[in-house]
Amino acid sequence: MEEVRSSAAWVATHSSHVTVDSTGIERAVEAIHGSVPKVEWDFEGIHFFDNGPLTVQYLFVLDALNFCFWPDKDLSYDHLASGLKAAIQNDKSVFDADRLQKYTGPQLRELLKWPRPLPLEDERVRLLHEVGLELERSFGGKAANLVESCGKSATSLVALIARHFPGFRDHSVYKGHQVFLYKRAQIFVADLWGAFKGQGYGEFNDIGSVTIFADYIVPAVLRQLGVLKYSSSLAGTIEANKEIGSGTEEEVELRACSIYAVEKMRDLIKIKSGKQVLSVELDLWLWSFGIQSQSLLHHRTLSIYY
Ligand SMILES: Nc1nc2c(c(CN[C@H]3C=C[C@H](O)[C@@H]3O)cn2[C@@H]2O[C@H](COP(=O)(O)O)[C@@H](O)[C@H]2O)c(=O)[nH]1
Repeated sequence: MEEVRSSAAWVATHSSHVTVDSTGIERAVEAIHGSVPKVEWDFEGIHFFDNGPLTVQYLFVLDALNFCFWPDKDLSYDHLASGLKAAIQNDKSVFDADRLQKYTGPQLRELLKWPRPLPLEDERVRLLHEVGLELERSFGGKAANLVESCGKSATSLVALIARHFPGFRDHSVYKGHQVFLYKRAQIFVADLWGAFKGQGYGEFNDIGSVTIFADYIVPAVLRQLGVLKYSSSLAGTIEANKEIGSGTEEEVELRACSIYAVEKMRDLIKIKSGKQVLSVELDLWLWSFGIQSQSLLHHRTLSIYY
């Protein structure tokens, strides 16, 4: 994850459309009195949890599909998490590796009880097949084996996922530099850590190395807090609900500057209060704040990564 941190910092210092505002960071940290409001993992009660390997399989499938809900204005992450939860409660073998390789778009819709095609449905199906095939080929069909092979290291788990599953290779090239964002791979680590409360499959000795998960909600929250500032052309594009192309400077800056800004918030909290907070905790607080806000305007990029 050092690559995520350092490449995000590179973008933030060469950025043309997004600025990380140090006064905004100071204000945001002052507003929370130097500590992060605690948000429980699964604060919405929408996830499957049985304290065993089936939960790991559920979370890996969930995070393989955890992207781009906004093109359907009625769809959100909650539908995905609770739809997959109902599916596994109904049929324990629904996410077996051999079955993952065979789902069609209409079957996935049926599983999620969603009445019309999902956004980027073909990609979602392709990614399910990829997960099923590679789990079967290299991990005995079980995401739990993937996790167990990482010796409680979040960094190793993210690297292993990126090596085996091309759909999780969330990188971009920005002004000639390769930038690593790894949103879905890192959120899988955070979901394990949150669900298993840092024990068993959720125990990672280096959880502090995980950054925030650069999606389309957190940048919008950081902007509301005054931590990110946008150029007038970027602000205009977002306010007009116009799409921003995947891999464009604007898109990479929105995501990378969010990662960098939260790392700066974390540093400032440490200086002000002596507390070592985790980016995972900051992320959950920012994200939960964002999804509860009615007026949040977020950027729109068709992407399989977030
Ligand atoms: N940074 C960050 N982004 C996150 C999450 C989660 C869900 N994690 C949950 C798991 C257990 C806890 O209960 C967590 O809350 C989803 N997303 C992203 O948000 C967007 C969906 O937005 P909307 O269309 O409004 O549903 C989309 O890009 C999705 O990938 C997170 O935690 N952090």
